[in-house]
Amino acid sequence: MTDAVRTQGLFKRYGPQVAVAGVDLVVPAGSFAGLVGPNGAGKTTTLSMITGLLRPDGGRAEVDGLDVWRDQVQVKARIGVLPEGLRLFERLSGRELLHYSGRLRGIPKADVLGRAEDLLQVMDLAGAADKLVVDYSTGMRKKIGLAAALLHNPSVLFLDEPFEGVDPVSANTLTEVLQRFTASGSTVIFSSHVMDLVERLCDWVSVMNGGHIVAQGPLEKVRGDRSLNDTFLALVGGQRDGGDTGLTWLGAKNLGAKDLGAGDLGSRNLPGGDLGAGDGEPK
Ligand SMILES: Nc1ncnc2c1ncn2[C@@H]1O[C@H](COP(=O)(O)OP(=O)(O)OP(=O)(O)O)[C@@H](O)[C@H]1O
Repeated sequence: MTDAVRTQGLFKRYGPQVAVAGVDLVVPAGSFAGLVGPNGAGKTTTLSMITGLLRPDGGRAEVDGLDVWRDQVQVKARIGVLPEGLRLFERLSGRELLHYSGRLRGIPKADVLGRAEDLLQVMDLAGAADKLVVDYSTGMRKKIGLAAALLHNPSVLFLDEPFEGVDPVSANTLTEVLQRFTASGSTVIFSSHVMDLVERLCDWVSVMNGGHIVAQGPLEKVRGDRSLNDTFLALVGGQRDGGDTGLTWLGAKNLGAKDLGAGDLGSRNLPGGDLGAGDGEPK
């Protein structure tokens, strides 16, 4: 089976800063794939290049075997994208936004109307369908953005931190929609910092650090007999011994009077404000 996504030596620099340093990303078709990595690892830059939003300086990217930059129209017809910092048409209502997105995609009007109502129902947005998008909450914006990205029934869905700022109920709704989507053979690739979520949802994971892929494959293989979080910390060098952080001053105001010296205490703004008898001892 063709891979849903395959990149070779994908490269991008911003001035002296190499953001993506030759990435070979692979996502098999039908996967629920997670792209994880610390802040600044290059996840957004990589996804932007694969979805045709940002031109690479080097390398190539394919979606369903089609070259993203050579076969732009075919690729765009096959993908749905929920980018980071999504900009929406704020002065349309949620329903109008879906109608507009569907018509832009060239879907016949009758189909657009039906699909839009289905998506509004599933996303629990039917009650807010006539509200302007500018008045939507963060979670509602994510949901209407996802609905717009799904309307044309894409083959591959790219989501940049789709669960950020989303409450647990809405996150559950998004999860159910995405699981239904992949169960029908379509592919989801999403970036996230929430390891528990990636571990729970994904069957494929790619780990980025410093503009490189440092691990990639089926979830069980990548994490081995550890949790994904432990594997991630080991891979990106995040394991600390819990020792000297150089922040000895942090929290010092919570020390008792004996530790601080009586003269220190009066001028400090202690949590709770009142130590009681004035002897500095907790009651
Ligand atoms: N438009 C830009 N101009 C200059 N540098 C940029 C730009 N966009 C990204 N970078 C740099 O490229 C590197 C990768 O950024 P990117 O946003 O792809 O990382 P990320 O993995 O998505 O991070 P995060 O998890 O924080 O969203 C970072 O060092 C970032 O500062």
